[in-house]
Amino acid sequence: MPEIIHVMAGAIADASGRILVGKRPDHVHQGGLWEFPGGKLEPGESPEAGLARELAEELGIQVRASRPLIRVHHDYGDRHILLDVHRVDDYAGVPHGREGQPLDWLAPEEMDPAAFPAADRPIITSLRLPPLMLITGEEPDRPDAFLARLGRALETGARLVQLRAHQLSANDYVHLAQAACDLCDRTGAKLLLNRDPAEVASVPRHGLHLNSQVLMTLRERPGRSSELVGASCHDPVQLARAVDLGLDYALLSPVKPTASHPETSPLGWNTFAAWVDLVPLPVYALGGLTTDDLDDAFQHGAQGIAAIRGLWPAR
Ligand SMILES: Nc1nc2c([nH]c(=O)n2[C@H]2C[C@H](O)[C@@H](COP(=O)(O)OP(=O)(O)OP(=O)(O)O)O2)c(=O)[nH]1
Repeated sequence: MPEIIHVMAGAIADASGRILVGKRPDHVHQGGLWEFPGGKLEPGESPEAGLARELAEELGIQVRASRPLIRVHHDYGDRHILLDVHRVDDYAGVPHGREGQPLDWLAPEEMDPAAFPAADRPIITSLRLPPLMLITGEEPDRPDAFLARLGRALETGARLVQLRAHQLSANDYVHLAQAACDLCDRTGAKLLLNRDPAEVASVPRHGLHLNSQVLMTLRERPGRSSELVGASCHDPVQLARAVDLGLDYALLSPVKPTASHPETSPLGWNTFAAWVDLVPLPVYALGGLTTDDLDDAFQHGAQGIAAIRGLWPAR
């Protein structure tokens, strides 16, 4: 097993959500590419201390508040790195390139993955995804009441919605999805359709969500290359399949006991963290969680939480 080089990097956000990137010098590893500022952790140093030291050395800023964003293992052939990225939302000082490196502020949507090292792809996806995914788990017995409820969730900040309505006929699902996509477009939220990709081929959407059975039967990534595609996973084999298919994100469940699956034993946060660490993907924690669990989720390597009961507004 080659030595793993632990690299700390900061995703430093400004008030409008743009992220600071720096250009790596031409002569170093991955030279000439844009990076998230940071560098190697020193022996005996905690991740937070290493991040603070690197950002002070490279940018002249003092980190005040940060939290884990994503950990990416990547094998470059000549070296294996663990890129441990923390999101920095508060700092003192004005960032400037203390080593002469050019800097820029980019919205995550503007980042061209080809201009960054290969290890950075999941970081860019992670920056484009919000910390909460709303799953519309209760069956829409009355579409207008369901859409009004979705509208309230969007008004109160939902940014990513998975439309899950397995009891509906294909035709009713398509109609509901069209109306839901209109609502999401009005607030800039993204709509993921949890349905057989063939049934929703021409339905407007921002992505597809696959269940674990469909995930394990597919041989290639479905959908358009420009849309988000993710899957529900319950074990490391399914997570590995999501990576092999080139999906953008995964859900891993159940983290805690849930009323909907009382027979399934929960993973708990430590197993969740150990499994998530193996996959270079943003992974949402699911199962018995609410926004009160968000900090635990971040500390255990999650992109955030996905929830039905915990996020659907009251009727
Ligand atoms: N900081 C940073 N490093 C990255 C990113 N993506 C990526 O593959 N890397 C790789 C490139 C390098 O192999 C390694 C970072 O090492 P580095 O050379 O910048 O570390 P350092 O600042 O401690 O410098 P030194 O000790 O080598 O002088 O991580 C990224 O977004 N940010």
